[in-house]
Amino acid sequence: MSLEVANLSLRKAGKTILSDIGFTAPRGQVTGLIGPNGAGKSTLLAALLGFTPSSGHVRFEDQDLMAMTRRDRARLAAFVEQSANTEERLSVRDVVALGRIPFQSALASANGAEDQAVIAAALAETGMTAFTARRFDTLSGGEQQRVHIARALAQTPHLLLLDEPTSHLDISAQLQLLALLRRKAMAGTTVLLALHDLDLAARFCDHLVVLKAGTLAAEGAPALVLDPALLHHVYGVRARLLHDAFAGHSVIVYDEAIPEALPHNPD
Ligand SMILES: Nc1ncnc2c1ncn2[C@@H]1O[C@H](COP(=O)(O)OP(=O)(O)OP(=O)(O)O)[C@@H](O)[C@H]1O
Repeated sequence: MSLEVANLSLRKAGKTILSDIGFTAPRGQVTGLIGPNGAGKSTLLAALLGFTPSSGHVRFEDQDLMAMTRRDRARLAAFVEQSANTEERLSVRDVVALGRIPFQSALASANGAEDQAVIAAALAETGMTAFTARRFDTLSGGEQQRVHIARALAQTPHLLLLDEPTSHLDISAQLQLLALLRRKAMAGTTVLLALHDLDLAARFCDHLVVLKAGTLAAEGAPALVLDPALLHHVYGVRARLLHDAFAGHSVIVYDEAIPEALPHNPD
C-alpha cells in the first residue's frame, strides 16, 4: 500500500506552516520531498508520524498512521530525523539496537538471534560494521548519520522517512545511501526522503513531492516535475534537467548564478 496524505494542515505559534497538503508516496518507490529552506519539509515528515499535531489524514497499509499507538507505528514506520538526539554514552551497536525496541517485550533486550541478525545486517548495509563497538559520541557527523540510518533499518520498516539523510555524507556515501534506499524500495519498502540536492532527486527518486511556503507546488515523476517553469517558480533559479548520455542519467544544469542573492562581502 502507498502512503496517502490528504488535507494535511498544521499551525505553529499562530502561523500556518502547512496548508492542505495532499500527495501519495507509492509503495515500493523512492519519493523525494523537495523545496526551498523553510518550505515545510521537516515539519511535514514529523506530522506524518503524529509527532506534531495536525489536521488531515495520513494512511498507510490501510491504517491511520496518526491514530496508531507509538509502538504500533514504530513497528511499521521508521524516521531518521535531521538532527536526532542520542544518548551520548551508547555504543554504535546499542544505538542501532534501539531500532529493535518496538519488537521487544518490556524486559527483554535486543539479544535474540533475530535481533542480532537484523542489527548486524543494518550495520553492514550502512558500512558501519567496523564501528560496532565504538562509542557513538566519538563518531564524525557523517558516521553518526549512517548509524541513525542503521537504527532505522533495524526497525525493518515498511515505511521509511528520512529528513535530509545525505546532509553530512561525502559524495560516495551519498551515492551509496541512495542506492541502498533504492534497493530497500525494490524489496517493498515505501521510502520518503527530504532532499536538497536536485541531481540526486532526479537520479534516484521515482516520484517527487514539491513544497513551496507550506503548500504543495507539484507532484509527479522527476522528468515531469523538474521543468524550468517549476524550478523558477519554486526556487527562483533558471535551470534545466538534461540527460547526460555519458553518465546515463539526468542532471540539473543551472543557467546562471544569482549574484545579487548572495551575501555581500565588503572586501
Ligand atoms: N515552532 C515554530 N514556530 C514558528 N515557526 C516555526 C516553528 N517551527 C517551524 N517553523 C517555521 O516553519 C517553516 C517550515 O520549517 P521546516 O523546518 O519544516 O522547513 P524545511 O522545508 O524542512 O526547511 P529546511 O530546508 O531549511 O530544513 C519555517 O518557516 C520555520 O521557520
